Amino acid sequence: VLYDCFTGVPVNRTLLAIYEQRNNVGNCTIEIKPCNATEWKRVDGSCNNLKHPSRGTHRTPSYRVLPPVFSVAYEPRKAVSGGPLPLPRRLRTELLLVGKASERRITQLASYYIIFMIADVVSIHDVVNYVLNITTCCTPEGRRDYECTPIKIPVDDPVHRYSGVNCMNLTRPQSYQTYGCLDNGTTFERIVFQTPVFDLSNTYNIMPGFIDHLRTYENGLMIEEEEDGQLFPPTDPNSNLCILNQPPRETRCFKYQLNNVMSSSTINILFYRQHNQIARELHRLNPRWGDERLFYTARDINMAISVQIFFYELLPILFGKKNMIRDGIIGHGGFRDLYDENVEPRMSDEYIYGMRWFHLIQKTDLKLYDKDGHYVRSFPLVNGTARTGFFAVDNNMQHIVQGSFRQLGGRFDQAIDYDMADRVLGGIFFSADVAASDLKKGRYFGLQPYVNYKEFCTNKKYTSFEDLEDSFSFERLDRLMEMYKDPKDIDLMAGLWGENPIKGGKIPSTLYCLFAEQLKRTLKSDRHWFERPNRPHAFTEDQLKAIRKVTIAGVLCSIGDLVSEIQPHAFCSISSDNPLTKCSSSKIGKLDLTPWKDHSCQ
Ligand code: HEM
Repeated sequence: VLYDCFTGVPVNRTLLAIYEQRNNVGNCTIEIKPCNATEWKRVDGSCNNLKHPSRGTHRTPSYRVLPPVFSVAYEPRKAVSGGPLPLPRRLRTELLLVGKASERRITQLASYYIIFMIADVVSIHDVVNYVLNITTCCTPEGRRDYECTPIKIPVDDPVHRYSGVNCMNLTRPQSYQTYGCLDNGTTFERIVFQTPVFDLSNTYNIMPGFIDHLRTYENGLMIEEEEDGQLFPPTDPNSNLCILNQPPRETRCFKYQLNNVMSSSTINILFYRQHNQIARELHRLNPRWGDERLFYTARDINMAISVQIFFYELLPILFGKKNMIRDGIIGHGGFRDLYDENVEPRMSDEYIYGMRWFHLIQKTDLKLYDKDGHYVRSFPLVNGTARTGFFAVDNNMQHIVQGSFRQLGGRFDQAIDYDMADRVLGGIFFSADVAASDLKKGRYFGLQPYVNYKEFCTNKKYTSFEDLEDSFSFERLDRLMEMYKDPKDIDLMAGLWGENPIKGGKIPSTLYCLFAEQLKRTLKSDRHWFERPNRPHAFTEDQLKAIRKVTIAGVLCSIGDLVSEIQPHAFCSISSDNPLTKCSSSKIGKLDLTPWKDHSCQ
């Protein structure tokens, strides 16, 4: 059945004729084979919700915590005074400090994992658009292009008054309107080419039919390529995405989404390899299982591990474990079933957008270490985006993995690393400022002012700057008052940049609230959620226990490049409480697949 991606209902003849006329049937519709309530979680995300089979696939429209606000013609909202809001670049340079500081107890691996988990639910199409397709936004031609919305640099900019740069290339976020799936002049609706549930969308490539290019169809395995003794997902010789590759040595480029920010790609490669490791062990335990069963069981375990680590190991460090238990984001162990078929699987714009806040904690001077823990050299992370060839040369994959759990992460504060602030796209553009872009995009997404989200979270009204005194230090609030005339003007991201962290956690309280809203909805809306005892092919109690034991340290020991020792809590820094420990130790949470031994086979 052909479904309309936006409305989620089967396409009728009239609509189909319109799409055919516009030549965009492929963009606006998705073909779905009839659902079977007992089948595995499909790779393309369809049939997650049996009432609405296309919800959960790529191009499922996002959810909005608060309705969007725009000015006329869906242009960014104006200030309360009716004038324009302050320039994003001005806000970035005035509100954020620039520099480097380390977080004492958290490793770089934490930021690697967060970006890996956000890349599971949001695609990089907007970046690809302004990096590869429309690069002329700062030229006279670009000024006439509707798609362009470059970042203007004030003449007294602290950095660019010396460089002469007065503009940074940027395009509008793409929408259902961009692809002709909604008429122009209707409310902006962002399009996302990733499934809105945690399902390792990049590892298994969720685009229709794509998985066929990744599976061997033998013993549940995915295609791997060996280079210099290391295993990688297959390379695509025709891909033009890896523009930072340094030929002739760096030639690898994966198929689409796997070429991402270096930190996210690193974890993706590990989970790709982990699939095969699981499939091989399942095959050893159950030699009679066929390819299909081995593939889907290995994938199911792989997905469950990725989510278990995210929810139960990483997020408690950032959100505060007590907060998460109180709000029902995590349970106490054992099964949980919160599924509600009336809640559709969708990601909120606010969740995806809020994740950009983590740009502040991203340290960019990667410290590379060898397998024996010796420091090798430093590498600028921003020079590694979509530079997939880099992993396969000079033992770089090994050195990145080894460094990820040894190096301290960036501090959770109001400062941004200077490479993120002015050189985030490495050598692709002379200068690019991710935080200014974050601010600007919030306005194009139609996100409401910060205080409205705060009101949503606390049920209190915030009509004056004084009302915000409990949520900001005096200095941070003072900066906001310098930049904005009215609290209703404050952009969501600008508010988050300065807001005090939630008690017991490390992220701003309004951000916590928006994340909690999404994650609770995920628990209700994902029919295949790994903790459910009633989902198709649900884990047994022993299997779930085995999943719960796996930690990121265990994953790195199993499939990381020559990792032989690691601290048991690898998102936390090495210390006397958390010392480097041999991978063979029982303190390292590795996966034990014996609960999957199928005794009926004997
Ligand atoms: C914890 C680490 C990080 C997280 C959680 C994160 C999260 C995000 C999110 C959610 C987006 C928005 C995607 C979208 O809405 O389409 C984004 C955009 C972006 N990120 Fe990150 N990111 C992280 C680290 C990095 C790093 C290390 C780089 C560069 C090396 C980077 C560069 C970018 C760029 C260039 C954009 C696009 C900005 C735009 O077009 O508006 N990010 N990131």
